[in-house]
Amino acid sequence: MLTNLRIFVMNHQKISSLHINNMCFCKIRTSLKRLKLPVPLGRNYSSLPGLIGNDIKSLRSIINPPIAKIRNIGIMAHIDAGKTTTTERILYYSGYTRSLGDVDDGDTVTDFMAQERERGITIQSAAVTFDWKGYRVNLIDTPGHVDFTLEVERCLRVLDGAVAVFDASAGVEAQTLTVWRQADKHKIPRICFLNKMDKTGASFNYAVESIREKLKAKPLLLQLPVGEAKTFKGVVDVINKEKLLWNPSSGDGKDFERKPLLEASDPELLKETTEARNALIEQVADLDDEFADLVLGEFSENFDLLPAEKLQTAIRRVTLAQTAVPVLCGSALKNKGIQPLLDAVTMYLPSPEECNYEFLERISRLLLPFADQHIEIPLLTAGNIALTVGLKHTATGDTIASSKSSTLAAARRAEGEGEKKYKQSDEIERILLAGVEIPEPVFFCTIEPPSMAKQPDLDHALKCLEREDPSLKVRVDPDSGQTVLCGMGELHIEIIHDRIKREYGLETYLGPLQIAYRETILNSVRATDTLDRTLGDKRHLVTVEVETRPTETSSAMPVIEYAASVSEDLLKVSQEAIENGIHSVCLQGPLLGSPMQDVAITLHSLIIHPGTSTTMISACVSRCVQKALKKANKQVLEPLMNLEVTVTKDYLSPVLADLAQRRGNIQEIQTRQDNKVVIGFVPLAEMMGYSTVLRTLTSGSATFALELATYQAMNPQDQSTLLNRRSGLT
Ligand SMILES: Nc1nc2c(ncn2[C@@H]2O[C@H](COP(=O)(O)OP(=O)(O)OP(=O)(O)O)[C@@H](O)[C@H]2O)c(=O)[nH]1
Repeated sequence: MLTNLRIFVMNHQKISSLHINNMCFCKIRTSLKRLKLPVPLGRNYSSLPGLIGNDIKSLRSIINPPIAKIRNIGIMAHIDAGKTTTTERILYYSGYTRSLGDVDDGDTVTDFMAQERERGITIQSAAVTFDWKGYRVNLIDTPGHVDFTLEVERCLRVLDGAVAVFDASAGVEAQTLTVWRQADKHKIPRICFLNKMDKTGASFNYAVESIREKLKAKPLLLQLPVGEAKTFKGVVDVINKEKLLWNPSSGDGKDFERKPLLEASDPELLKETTEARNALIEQVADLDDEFADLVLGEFSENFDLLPAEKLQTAIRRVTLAQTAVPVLCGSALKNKGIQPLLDAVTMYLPSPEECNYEFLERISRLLLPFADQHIEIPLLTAGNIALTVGLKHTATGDTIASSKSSTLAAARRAEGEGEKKYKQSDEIERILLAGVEIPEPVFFCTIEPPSMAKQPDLDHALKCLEREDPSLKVRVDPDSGQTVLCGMGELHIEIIHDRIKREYGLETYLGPLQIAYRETILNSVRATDTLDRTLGDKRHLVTVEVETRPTETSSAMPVIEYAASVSEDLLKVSQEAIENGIHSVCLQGPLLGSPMQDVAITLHSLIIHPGTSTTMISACVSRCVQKALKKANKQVLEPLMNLEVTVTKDYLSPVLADLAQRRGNIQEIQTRQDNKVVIGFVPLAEMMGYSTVLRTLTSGSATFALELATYQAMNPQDQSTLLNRRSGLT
């Protein structure tokens, strides 16, 4: 039997989460004796229904709901849109918590890392499991800050559906676009929730329009707001033509009343809702042939007669086909609109059996996640998300299978028994889950332990953190021997530093934060080199001639070519050594020791004395390429970032003046409600400490998002200043 386990590390306790997809009848067993009850920490948690007295039978029913009743969903959005607040409300209304947590008070369930509670932001994804009206929902709250994009992507791989949360006063923001693209890549059906309808400047129409324009999605308006901003009271259910109003005296939003819209009491709202319902029916009919036939046949004269269930079923089909997205609205903070959102999750998002997963594997220990608490479980069936521990060699993004042969067997089965049209490696490739795209780290800094004796502890901590977070890269500087951290941004590196202290008890010292530059060459240069060395009684003699030149199209890796004059027989034995030599020298350019890019290398001649070792061939090629690179005209490339700053009109001028000084190139200034959104490019080198400066310039009212656009040539003056600074001349 084979499992396809989708792994992602959930927290610092190095627990990996598995999504087990079982189309067979396989069960995963662990020792029932090890069953433990969850231990509530600080917050007021409801006990799991049926868990009293280690009742294994009821436990099985809790953890094994029918697969059609399971929803594995993620919550995704731009930073601060309200994902964590929405998740808190969901947990409260579903009965998982008995009190409402608040990000601003730092007592939410899903933001359980100390850094998350202190900063009020989500850094790691947290998983929680709860039940809603007979459905089992496994929910993952993902971070919104651009430094943690990878964390979002690795979650999306294990999800079957997602709720995209928007700030209704801002509509689609920079990071929403990024996560939306990621969800497109992983083909995840979505529902949009326009949150913060109570906020000044909230606009349902504006937010819907931005979904249409920026995400190029087709919004299906399942709700309309009753009031906006200060007057927001509740929502209208367009499908059932009902008004949902939250009782103002019920502080926690548990009580709300559902009333049919009547001509006598709500003539305007009824008219508006009827129009919205008719438009919705037409929209869905355009996207779904089966529904179009139904509508045109029986109900073409009067859409009012169309039963709600028929419309809901068709909306579900178009949502799963990802040809449109249902849109709902509310205010998580004011406890309005969450229960209908949960209904929509169960109604419109897919169950795991509606996604194409195939495999299963035996593992030793399973845990069900409840944010930072876990309960050990004896078995788990298809479609659930669980954790496992103790996988020593597994890193984030891996797919686990029980053995190579079972992987191959599964691939064959997937392809149809007996068909052998794929080579072995292709077959393995085909059953792997989509990999995570790891963004290039753009910042780096050295890190030192408090004493040399602690270096092994630091190495261990970094190794664990690196496995958990592939966007963190750790390397050793070959010249200084120092350990170097490479990360996605200032905040990312700060958090890693903090985690080393809190989780591994090590007080480390960070060097100044530096930019990850690249280097290239501007002209073509030839060089020859000979290495002649006798070791023991063996003579090693190699002579090579190489040409280095700039490539026409961008290429992160060196392009390696061989002249026709180089003997194929010689290449057979030495090609790997030659290419290793070239790759290693291109990792450290001659100007700053940064990686080279856009470089092509041609080997024009190669003479090897019989008995010469491949290490010597590699060393000679490296030295020769290095010689050529040194002779060439060289250029430093700096990371150029896409920048988006959202600022109120009053502060636009100081923000623009500041960006001009930072070599910013403004492309566009958009108007978004009362805000201006400045969109442009800026060299990363100019953005150190920008969050603090922006906060001061705008009295804390602006936000910004930064993302790597490309690497661009530095101008000669800036380049020479940088080189002088690096060589200690200034
Ligand atoms: N007015 C208003 N504020 C809200 C609402 N929901 C959340 N907020 C506030 O918005 C801020 C961000 O909320 P979070 O729930 O932390 O947002 P998030 O999307 O989880 O943020 P990250 O995890 O950092 O990406 C907090 O100050 C919340 O109190 C809402 O419905 N209305």
